[in-house]
Amino acid sequence: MRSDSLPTTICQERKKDPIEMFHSGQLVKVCAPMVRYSKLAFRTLVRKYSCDLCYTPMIIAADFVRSIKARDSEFTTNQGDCPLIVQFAANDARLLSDAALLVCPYANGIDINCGCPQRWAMADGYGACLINKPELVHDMVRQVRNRVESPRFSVSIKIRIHDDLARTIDLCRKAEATGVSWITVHGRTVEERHQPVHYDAIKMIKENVSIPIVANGDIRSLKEAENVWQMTGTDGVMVARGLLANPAMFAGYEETPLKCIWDWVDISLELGTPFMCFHQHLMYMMEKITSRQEKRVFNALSSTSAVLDYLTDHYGDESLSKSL
Ligand SMILES: Cc1cc2nc3c(=O)[nH]c(=O)nc-3n(C[C@H](O)[C@H](O)[C@H](O)COP(=O)(O)O)c2cc1C
Repeated sequence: MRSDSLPTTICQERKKDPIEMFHSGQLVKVCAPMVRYSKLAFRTLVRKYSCDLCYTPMIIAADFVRSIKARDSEFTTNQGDCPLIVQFAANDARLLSDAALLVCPYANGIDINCGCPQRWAMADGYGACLINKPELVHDMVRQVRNRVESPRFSVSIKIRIHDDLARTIDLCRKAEATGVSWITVHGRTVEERHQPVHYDAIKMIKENVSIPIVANGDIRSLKEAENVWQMTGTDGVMVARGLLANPAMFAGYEETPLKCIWDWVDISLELGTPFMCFHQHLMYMMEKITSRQEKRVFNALSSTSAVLDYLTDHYGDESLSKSL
């Protein structure tokens, strides 16, 4: 677990309590947990562009507790990285609460992944299979609550919906009674991949609980975020792929501005981002603004210096673009 400055001090920003944010009546804009992508450098970038709350990628709680190596590679943070939620994949209350104790000085809360539909996760008892195990979710939330002293430390869940929405509503009511701080709903069933998001189901869930609900799925612009927020009556929206394509989305940009691309370069170089991650994010961000031919060249680049040369040649001097 690397913490790039102030490892033991709870940062000032952490006073920005996500629970208070959700009760403010304002749209809370959330960057989703994304394996490989929602790491410190990317979180730093989206925060610069009006993102209110960030999640780490999903971390397997058992590995995190067992191995220092896993902790060092899976979780890096710094003083400006807040408010922050650490998402865990877990199927055991004791292990999850051990993991929560390890991260609680550095984060505002933890989230339990109850939505990952991948076969390996479900086979190990993680992810979306938890929407069918409300008692296990209850035990995990209770143990974290009992062992982490701070009442402000949030425990949230991120779910998919059932075919039978009554079951999802039942799950959410039980989670609320257990002390879950808020629930993020990806409005698709476990089987659904590209089908339209069931925003009506998210609205129905919101109408049946009192805790904050965050709507997730297929939101690609600030305008869409505001529409979904209003349509569902929820307290916030969470975005994954829309932010990969355009990290400045929450600030109202329709396409990734050049400034954001150069900000990514600065931030990732400063924080020491591995080349693969640095390059992959740029490929996502430049998807819409490059031709097929340009993509072929850009995607084949294999060093940071080659990428920097390419960007300078095609998008001008960094200092010039910063003034745009
Ligand atoms: C690259 C990638 C990685 C993801 N990793 C996670 C994860 O670690 N935990 C999780 O709960 N969901 C994960 N998801 C799902 C997203 O958080 C989100 O629920 C889903 O993509 C729908 O939102 P979107 O339409 O805004 O992309 C991931 C999605 C993508 C595209």
